[in-house]
Formats: sequence, C-alpha cells, structure tokens
Amino acid sequence: MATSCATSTFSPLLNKLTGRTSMAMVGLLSYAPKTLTPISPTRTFNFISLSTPTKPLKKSFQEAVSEFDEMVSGTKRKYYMLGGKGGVGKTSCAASLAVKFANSGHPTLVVSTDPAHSLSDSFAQDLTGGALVPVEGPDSPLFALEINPEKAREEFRTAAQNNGGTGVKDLMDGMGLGMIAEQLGELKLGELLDTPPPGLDEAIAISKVIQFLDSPEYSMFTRIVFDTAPTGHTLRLLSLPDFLDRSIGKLLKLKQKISSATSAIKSVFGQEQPKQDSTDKLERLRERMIKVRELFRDTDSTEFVIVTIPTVMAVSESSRLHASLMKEDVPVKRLIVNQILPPSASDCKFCAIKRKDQMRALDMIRSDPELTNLTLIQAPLVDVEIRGVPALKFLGDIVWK
Ligand SMILES: Nc1ncnc2c1ncn2[C@@H]1O[C@H](COP(=O)(O)OP(=O)(O)OP(=O)(O)O)[C@@H](O)[C@H]1O
Repeated sequence: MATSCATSTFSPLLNKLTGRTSMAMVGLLSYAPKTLTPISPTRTFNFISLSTPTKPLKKSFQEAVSEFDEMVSGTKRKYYMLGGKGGVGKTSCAASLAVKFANSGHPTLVVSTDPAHSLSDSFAQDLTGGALVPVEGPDSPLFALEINPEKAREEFRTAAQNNGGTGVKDLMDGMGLGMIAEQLGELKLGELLDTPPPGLDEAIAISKVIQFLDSPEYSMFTRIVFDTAPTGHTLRLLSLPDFLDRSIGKLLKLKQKISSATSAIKSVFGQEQPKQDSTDKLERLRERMIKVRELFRDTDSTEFVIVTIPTVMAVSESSRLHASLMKEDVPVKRLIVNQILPPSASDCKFCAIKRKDQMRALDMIRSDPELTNLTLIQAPLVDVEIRGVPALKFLGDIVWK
C-alpha cells in the first residue's frame, strides 16, 4: 500500500505498517505547499524514525545519544560552541541545547557571535540590542545575547587608532618624524586598522563575553552556549587571537618607542601625553584575546560541537573543520548529523533518492578518519520550522539524550 509523503497525519497508520512503535513517523517532503500552524505549547511535534537503518551501524552511531548526562553534570561553568557549515542547523541545535540546560536546572546563557544573527528568529523573540535578554519558558533562567559585531569592531578600531595607528602617524608627522613612521610601515598597522581581518568581529564578540563573565551580573551562569558563525569564520577566528596578540603587541611596542622618541619634543612643545586610558583599553583587549585562545583550548570547560547535514559537501567541510580544530588543539567530541530523512516506506521517489544520498554521506562519516571517532548524534528532519521555546524543547529532547 502506498503512503503519501505529504502530511504528518499518517503517523499511526505508518507505524502500524512498519511495526514501529517507538517513534512517530511523518511524511517529510511535500510537493504541495504546506501551511504551518503557529507553534503553541500544546502543539504535538512529529519527527522521523531512524529505527530501521539500512546498514548495521557502529555503536555510538546506532545509539545516537549525545551523552547529555555528562554535559549536564556538575555546577562548574562549561562552554559549548556549536559550529559548522552555513544553514545546517547550528542555531537550532545551540538554542535547543540552551533550553535543555535551563530545563535541567542550569542558569544558562546562549550567545550568538554569528554576524548574521538568527537567535531572535529561533526563539521567536527580539533578542537584539547587545544586552542580556531573558528568554521566557524554561524552568531555570535562560538569557540570550546577540553581540553586535559592528560595535565590537568599532571598539577595536578606536582603541587601536588611539594607540598607534593613524593617530600615531599623524602625531609623528606633526613632529617632523614622518620618516620613522614610514620605516615602521612594514608593521602593516594601517592595513590592520583600516581593513580588520575576517573573523575579528567574532573574536571580539567572544572576548566581550569573556569580559562580561567576570562581572557579577553574569556570575550565575553555569552553562554558556555559543552559536558561532559558519565554518570559514570559525577557522579564521581560531588563528585570530594569535594574530591579534602579535599585532596588538606590535602596536604597544610601537607606542613605547614613539613615546620615548618624542618625549623630549613633547616636553619642549608642551604636547599632551597620549591618554593612558586608551593604552589600558588596548592592553585589556589583548589580554581578553589571550583568554579567548585559552578558552578554546581548555578541555575541562570547553567543547566545540560540530553540526552537519548528511550531504557529501557538508561532511567534507566538517572533516576539514575537525582537522583544523585538532590542529588548534580545540576539544571536539560530538558531531550532530542534522535533518536526517527516514527510510523511505512510501513510494515517494524523491524521498527514496534523497535518503540514498544521505546514507552515502553517512557512510562517508563512518569511514572518514577525522570524524569516525566522534560521538555521532542523529537529529531528524522535523515537519515544522524549529521556532520558539516549545519547538526547541521538542528538538532538544530528541537530540540531547
Ligand atoms: N532538524 C530540523 N528539522 C527541520 N528543520 C530544521 C532542522 N534543523 C534546522 N532546521 C531549519 O533549518 C533552517 C536553518 O536552521 P538554523 O538557522 O538553525 O541553521 P544555521 O546553521 O544556524 O544557519 P546559519 O548558518 O545561516 O546561521 C531553519 O529554518 C530551521 O528551522
């Protein structure tokens, strides 16, 4: 008997047909447009059964559990960074993890450092503004924060310029020391300031969170979940703290040289000393960058969770991401494979072909030397958009077990 792929009303029938009782199974892909009903706490969500895989799977994959007990245990603060290719479901998985932590008793903070924020969309709540916003719904406090990358970038630019960029060059030019400034040109400071390297905004966003976390307002949070920017950004971010550390170090050294070279002139002409305040600001930024680097590598408190989908392209990118994370000594244990289709029990050719492709991608993961040892978490493709706390709770209860 043929079953349709168009609606979710077939679940009981399909379960009967397949003899499956553990999970409701729904049709996934409809060629007809589908009207989404608004999400309410009473809404029943359906998802895809994966209880009949086509091939025997290795233990961790078969169980498909994230070992959430380990993630939730202890009150010492832990950081989870979710990252992967664009559009694979990083935000949905990060937000669902944050909801799950909060419902498990952890005061939780979820932070978006992706310049293209989608946390507000995911929680169906306005979280913009760069300040902590309480998320309504979970049992324990859950706050969200979308960092404004433009603001963060501006902060760096101002601090750096006050300390050794154009400000210094102008000062030196004004004192007839332009030659020295040119000789120092090889430091490429102007370039750094005028065109900040990609990933800078995210690095500053994370460093900002670290700065916040020292304040009493943030001390209650025992779980911090980062929804990070897509892979390319994350990779650049990883090498960025070192780069910035070096660059800011150069700026500070340059400033030292300049202040000693010009001190005599300044005393003659009565020029103002550059403000100590801005040097402190730059020095603090440098220290925070070092903390970001340390945080990313701290196996006791931090874990990077890779999110992917079962396509050859996404798996290849995840493999490269994992290799880069390993190279940078960033701890990774789990890989979420999101949006998995069910075995095709219907006569829907599209679903069958799509599923076959996905199985090939899953085989790739199993044989990929970079990914094979990770705990693989299967997240099904659900038949509604994951939006709002009830939907995130639903997804979280499937993914984080
Ligand atoms: N398991 C799932 N089942 C159904 N829809 C999903 C699932 N996971 C994610 N989605 C949907 O896919 C879309 C993209 O998800 P999301 O925003 O979480 O991805 P992302 O990786 O954070 O994207 P970006 O890289 O653009 O930030 C959203 O509409 C989300 O609701």
